[in-house]
Amino acid sequence: MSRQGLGLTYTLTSNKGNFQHIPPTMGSSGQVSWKLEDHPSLPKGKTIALIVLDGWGEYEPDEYNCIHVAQTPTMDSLKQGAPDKWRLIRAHGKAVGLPTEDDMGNSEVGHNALGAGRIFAQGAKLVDLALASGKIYEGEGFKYISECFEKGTLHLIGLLSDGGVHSRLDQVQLLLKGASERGAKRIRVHILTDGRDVLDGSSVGFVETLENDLAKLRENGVDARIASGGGRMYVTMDRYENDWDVVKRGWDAQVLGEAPHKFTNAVEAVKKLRESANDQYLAPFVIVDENQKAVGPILDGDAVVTFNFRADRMVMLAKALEYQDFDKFDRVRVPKIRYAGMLQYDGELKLPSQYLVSPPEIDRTSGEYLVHNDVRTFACSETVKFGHVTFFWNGNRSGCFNPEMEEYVEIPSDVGITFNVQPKMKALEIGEKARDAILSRKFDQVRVNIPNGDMVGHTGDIQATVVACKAADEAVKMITDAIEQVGGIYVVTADHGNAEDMVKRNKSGQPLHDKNGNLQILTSHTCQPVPIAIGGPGLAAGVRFRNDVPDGGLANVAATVMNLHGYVAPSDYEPTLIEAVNN
Ligand SMILES: O=C(O)[C@H](O)COP(=O)(O)O
Ligand SMILES: [Mn+2]
Ligand SMILES: [Mn+2]
Repeated sequence: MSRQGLGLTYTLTSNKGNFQHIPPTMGSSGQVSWKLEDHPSLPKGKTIALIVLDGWGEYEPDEYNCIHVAQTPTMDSLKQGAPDKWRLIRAHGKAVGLPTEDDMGNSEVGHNALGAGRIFAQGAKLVDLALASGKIYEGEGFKYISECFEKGTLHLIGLLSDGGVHSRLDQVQLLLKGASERGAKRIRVHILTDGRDVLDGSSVGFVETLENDLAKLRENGVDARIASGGGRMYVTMDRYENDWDVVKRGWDAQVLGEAPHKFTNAVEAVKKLRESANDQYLAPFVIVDENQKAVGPILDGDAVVTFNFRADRMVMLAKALEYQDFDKFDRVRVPKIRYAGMLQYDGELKLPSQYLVSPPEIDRTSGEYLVHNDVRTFACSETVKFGHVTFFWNGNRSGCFNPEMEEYVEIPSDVGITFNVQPKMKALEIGEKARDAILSRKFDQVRVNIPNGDMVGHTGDIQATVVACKAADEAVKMITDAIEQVGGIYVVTADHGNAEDMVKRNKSGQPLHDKNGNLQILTSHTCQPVPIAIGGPGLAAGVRFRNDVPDGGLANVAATVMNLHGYVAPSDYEPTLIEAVNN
């Protein structure tokens, strides 16, 4: 459901502007009319570089602000050079469709908003509503899995934290309660520890909380236990097919009941395995009974729910669970199960086919409009962020809209490393590919995601994150230089904060220490706003940021970019951030 209003009703307060309200895009037949209206003054045919710096927010300068500490001359000059062509926009909370203003932004909701130009209630919110109303138990998906409750086991697999990026513990708690009240007699939970969207070390507490809940269920006659676990980055939650071994490790523990580490208690398991890895990278383990037998492998006749609402890091497991033809790794045993996702993760692949809550219907994205309006697009990132500028950008839809108008290029990411050891990642290669695409003049829009600030920021390694930010800045320079050469326009922005603040703080902004006096490193995203800068020789004289959209957020970027391509955005898009004044 999109937030209507701003896009439909806004009127321009500056009488110098050139923007006008246009009617909704539905024709009388109810069909979408894809043709965009020409912009009254801005020209078509300019090459636009659209650069998303992943995890690049704006925060006060101090030693934990890696963007501030790093040498970032290109981004600095964008900020200092042209005050009416640089501003901040909102990238967290309700501005990107999350339940509350305390919810930090993330790549899925950020790129959805950037690409779709409107704010959709996101998975986190939709699951909250479905649980609160009880509708989650009335849908097809729950009915489908509940057929197994009489004879089989209900398995819940997902990320165990209150990070709110991929999943939320309180939703899992409600689901456990709801399913057991509706007949689930035997429940096994397969946990993935976090430490990335929440503080490292917090997993112990989340597992204790879950164990308490499961103990209460047992008191009520439900045989409920944790069955397996592992760290999210090492077990199960890979994305964009970067490393299938990650998913295989999870499969072995969750489905086959096999793992290198066996414990009788999950809290002990996490505490012990933390001696050699952090929460994100815990080795896989299974919980065994007194005879060393796994307590919860997935068997014929069982039901499985993956309880993450976010798509990217569940798609690979969903394929392994659902596809009959599957050759990414040897599954050894493929149980006959009833599987449902918390949401449907891929709208194009219809994966998984059963789900508990309908995903947001992110339709009429800017990418789809642009292919209908002669705008040729090139999109590129390295594997770990490739789906961000394609799949998320296009409303969680895999594939192109029109391969003749679009080219998507993926640069293979390094596999099996934490990115603090390679903080430059593939920034240079992304910059080169974008540069070549711009200079080829074959594309009107060259869109990239530069991952460094985010991927290295998540490791919590401050020095490496400084190197990462410098590399990202160099990639921006490479791209804006190419834009200079072809007389084009650049739009540089970010999807949410991360590298600009690497420490947990109290309410007055002071860094916090744990009980041993160690600084509490923030591996997660932040709630800070992100910059957006426009410029380049192709930017028409008199184009500048309006000052009447003070609350502008990521969803306002799509209309802005459509204007720069020479079009007026559909009337229900969030308003453009720019105006063109006659000098
Ligand atoms: O999946 C991840 O890596 C983190 O949970 C969130 O990071 P992203 O939203 O930037 O991908
Ligand atoms: Mn991101
Ligand atoms: Mn991130």
